[in-house]
Amino acid sequence: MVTIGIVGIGLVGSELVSQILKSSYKDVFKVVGLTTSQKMVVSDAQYSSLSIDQKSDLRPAVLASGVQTDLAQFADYLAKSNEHSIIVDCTASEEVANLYPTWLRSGLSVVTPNKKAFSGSLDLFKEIQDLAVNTSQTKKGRSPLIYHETTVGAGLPVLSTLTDFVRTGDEITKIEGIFSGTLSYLFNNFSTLTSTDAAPKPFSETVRVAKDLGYTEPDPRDDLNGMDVARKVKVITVTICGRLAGLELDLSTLPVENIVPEALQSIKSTDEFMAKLPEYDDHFSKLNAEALKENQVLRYVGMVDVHGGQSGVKLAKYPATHPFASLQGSDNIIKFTTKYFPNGVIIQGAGAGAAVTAYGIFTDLLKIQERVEGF
Ligand SMILES: NC(=O)C1=CN([C@@H]2O[C@H](COP(=O)(O)OP(=O)(O)OC[C@H]3O[C@@H](n4cnc5c(N)ncnc54)[C@H](OP(=O)(O)O)[C@@H]3O)[C@@H](O)[C@H]2O)C=CC1
Ligand SMILES: N[C@@H](CC=O)C(=O)O
Ligand code: NA
Repeated sequence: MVTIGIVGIGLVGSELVSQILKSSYKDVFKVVGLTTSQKMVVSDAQYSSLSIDQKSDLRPAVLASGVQTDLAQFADYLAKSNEHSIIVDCTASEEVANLYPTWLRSGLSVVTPNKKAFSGSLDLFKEIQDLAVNTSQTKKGRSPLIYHETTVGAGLPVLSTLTDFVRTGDEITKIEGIFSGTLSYLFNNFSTLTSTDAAPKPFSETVRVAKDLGYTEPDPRDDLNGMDVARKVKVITVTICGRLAGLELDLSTLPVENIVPEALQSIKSTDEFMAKLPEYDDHFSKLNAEALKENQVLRYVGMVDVHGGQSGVKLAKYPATHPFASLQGSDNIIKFTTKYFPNGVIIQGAGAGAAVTAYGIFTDLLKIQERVEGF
């Protein structure tokens, strides 16, 4: 058995609890602690599973019965379990990400969809990686582990594939694709070559739907300004750099195209941004019309150029024959070009949303449980 504490029970964290409780692993993964940013609950001294009513929302229940969130106390409680313990960070917080070294040092494994620890300084990534490999053995006779598959392409097996290329000595030259579920959904619906009688919905309305479907970051500007894709490009890059001696790619100058209209970039509240976005629908329709005139569609893409200097994220135009042009829904598409696969390996599928993200976190939990318990 493995004990689990979840920091952040918004869309993804709540869905994860629901998937665990509905699965055949509900007695293997004991959920013993939950937090919002304000309140937390932990179980008893015997680390029994929390009793969770699956019919009601988790967040209000924790807010009603919890005590003030104290992440040091939360981690301490988990670390004292006799079973191997995993802390799952389901926030988007940098402050929380900075705690991973402390958590790993106390023997806790970490699983997270939060990109912040892997898209900032390479030093933090290397410290985390080093701790996960070298920390002295803990419960069940092994070091703490860290998995973050869902930081790129949600549940799609992007980082596990990348790690396999690197570990086997294959040489990656380029990784390119559509890495944002939100931007994929927006442009797949807004910029299409298939003839429809109806004009596409206004851009702002499509952003609203993507937000309601749970694809966007808490503030959709984190998607539209290119930062979410830039973070994914950085996660991929540090994952390669962290594993290949001597490769240090400079990420400080990564070109990032921000498509948030300038006047809306510094507005403080997300609600105000959403309310003002319709004023810029004509601007996006014009961009779309320009692409259509050339028989092309708009797609927001990211590129990791391992040995050259072409890494970056931008809005680009593609003809109908290009695989990026025929993407559906919120699908991501990621193409790896390597020495062994010169024509590329393509991974494609839903890359955002609570269900697929929680699924990916669940697969990371299973990997840790298998490594810790040996089956
Ligand atoms: N949605 C998606 O499709 C995908 C999301 N992700 C990533 O998953 C993560 C979670 O996303 P999502 O569930 O949509 O986000 P939400 O905003 O729905 O939930 C975030 C949760 O984190 C809590 N939280 C925030 N800061 C802290 C803190 N300092 N201490 C403790 N708790 C905190 C919030 O508390 P409170 O309830 O009090 O606000 C909330 O419960 C993000 O990093 C996102 O990038 C990754 C892949 C896909
Ligand atoms: N906002 C992100 C969520 C996953 O990382 C996206 O749209 O891809
Ligand atoms: Na993934």
